[in-house]
Amino acid sequence: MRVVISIGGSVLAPDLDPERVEGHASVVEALAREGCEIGAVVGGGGVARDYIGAARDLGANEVQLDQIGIDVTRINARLLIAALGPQVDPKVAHDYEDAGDAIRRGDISVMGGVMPGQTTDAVAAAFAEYVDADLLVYATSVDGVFSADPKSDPDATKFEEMAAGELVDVIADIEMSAGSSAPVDLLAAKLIERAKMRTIVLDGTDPKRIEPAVLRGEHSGTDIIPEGGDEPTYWAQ
Ligand SMILES: Nc1ncnc2c1ncn2[C@@H]1O[C@H](COP(=O)(O)OP(=O)(O)O)[C@@H](O)[C@H]1O
Ligand SMILES: O=c1ccn([C@@H]2O[C@H](COP(=O)(O)OP(=O)(O)O)[C@@H](O)[C@H]2O)c(=O)[nH]1
Repeated sequence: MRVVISIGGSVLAPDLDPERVEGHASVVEALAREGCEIGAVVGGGGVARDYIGAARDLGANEVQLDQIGIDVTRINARLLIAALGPQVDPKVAHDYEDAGDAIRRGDISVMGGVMPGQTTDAVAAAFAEYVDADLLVYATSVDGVFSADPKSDPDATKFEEMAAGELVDVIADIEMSAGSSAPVDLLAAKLIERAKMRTIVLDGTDPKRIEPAVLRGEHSGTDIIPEGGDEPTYWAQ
């Protein structure tokens, strides 16, 4: 089974904690031991938002802010690489071809951001499509996709499952400036819809939740059901 895991900066690096990064690396390694081929995409987290906030005050434009965000995601990717064993490609992949080559060699490949105007959510979706992944997992700071932002709307309800097209509709209303927060960004939602990619959005603050989700489909987040896609297959079944 080939899986791309997007580890949001909010769960990997809300601050700099080597133990937290180690926890995520252990789960990636455990999945690799189960025979999964893995691509990981790492977000920018609190450090990216601090840099983006400071540069915005200094007058940087949104593209410049995105470039700062990309640099920080790549530093976070280096952190995850540092915590992974010899099976990881030591280079942060800057494009999908390099990442795909690493996976075909049998390495774990780690990416950060690639270009302004999007977030690492879209990188993960494009990476998953490029390598024909069986599953795309978003490990984020909230346990799935809600009808509205659960942090600001107490009446927001969680989707246990939703069609990719519905995901696009929910996400379309969320503001998109450098450093903004969404469980999955709009471009990612469109790519998931286009690729008919089986996708899970779950709370990855405890990385141990990722393993049963990948191996057995067991999680309490949101399943994004591809319209016209294949039935889900799980490695352990
Ligand atoms: N419809 C929604 N469903 C779930 N979360 C939402 C929604 N709209 C906004 N959010 C916010 O998106 C945040 C997830 O984004 P973020 O913290 O940036 O994660 P990541 O680091 O994984 O990119 C949540 O904390 C939540 O407040
Ligand atoms: O391909 C990319 C990836 C990231 N970013 C920028 O880097 C920031 C941090 O990345 P991301 O939002 O994925 O991090 P997370 O929300 O997971 O902390 C984003 O808000 C964008 O400003 C970008 O411009 N292009």
